[in-house]
Amino acid sequence: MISGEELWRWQKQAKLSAIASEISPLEVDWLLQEIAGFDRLTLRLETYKTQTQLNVSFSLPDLDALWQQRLQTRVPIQYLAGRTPWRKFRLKVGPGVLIPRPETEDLIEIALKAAQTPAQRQGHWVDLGTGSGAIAIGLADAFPDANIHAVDRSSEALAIAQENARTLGFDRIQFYQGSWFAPLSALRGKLAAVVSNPPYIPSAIVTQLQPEVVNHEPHLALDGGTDGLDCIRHLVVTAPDYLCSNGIWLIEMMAGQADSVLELLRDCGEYHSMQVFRDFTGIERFVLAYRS
Ligand SMILES: C[S@@+](CC[C@H](N)C(=O)[O-])C[C@H]1O[C@@H](n2cnc3c(N)ncnc32)[C@H](O)[C@@H]1O
Repeated sequence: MISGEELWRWQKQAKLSAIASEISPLEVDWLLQEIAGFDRLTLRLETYKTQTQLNVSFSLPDLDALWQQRLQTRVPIQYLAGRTPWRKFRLKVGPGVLIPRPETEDLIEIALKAAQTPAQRQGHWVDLGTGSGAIAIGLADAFPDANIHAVDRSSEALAIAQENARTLGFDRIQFYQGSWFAPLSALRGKLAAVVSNPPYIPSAIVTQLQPEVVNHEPHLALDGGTDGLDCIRHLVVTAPDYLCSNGIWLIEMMAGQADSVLELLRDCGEYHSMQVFRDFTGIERFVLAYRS
């Protein structure tokens, strides 16, 4: 049993240790929200402090052991909490699946603007490299009449994506394990849209990323080969076989890759109306094109 006072003391101490380790002290509150089920107001007003006995299912040593993992081995807070917010959803995450990033949320807004006809809004959409299922779930929410398909090579990621879809009530998303379009042969020439946030970081840069990423997130989700463009190159040349005429091709990429991606699309000769979009930090992050 933990008293409010004991937890309050732990919270203060944990915040000091966060600052000393150059971690945001807000992560302590995030952990408490997820693990103890506290809401933000309770944490801000510290109303739990006066309770002699808290109704929580963990012990202080358990909580502290979790926090020590954050400090000592730089496990991302999202993995410790087991969930991350993404658009209006709370998605399950864990080792084996990329933590969906806030900038990726914009893909759904771009998709909404890109889908101009009823056929596009009601057609077959595919999220290639679905990870936690974030994009597929976002698309299913944005296009209630569309058929949504989601592919990933990783069975671990796929299991989490399927759980997220089920928990959030998107049972209509169909999941496939395999490499990019390989499991989608039945949809050849029929896709209204292909959306993907593929691995796009050059191999040499992956090893230099912050420890939270390089030591804990799956390299299958990050490593885009020597120039970072291996997967995007593949998606450019294979998508025309699967997209219907005027089908949408929409991907996320890394800062500095826009010119190369546009060149790949032009060289392919199967696309029109290419457009680059910036993310909320001003970085060129997304490319949209339509199949000719
Ligand atoms: C950058 S992550 C994106 C995950 C998720 N869509 C998101 O935005 O958070 C790339 C995803 O592509 C998957 N992936 C890598 N290679 C793949 C392949 N050949 N075929 C299918 N999926 C692949 C990884 O397992 C990972 O889940």
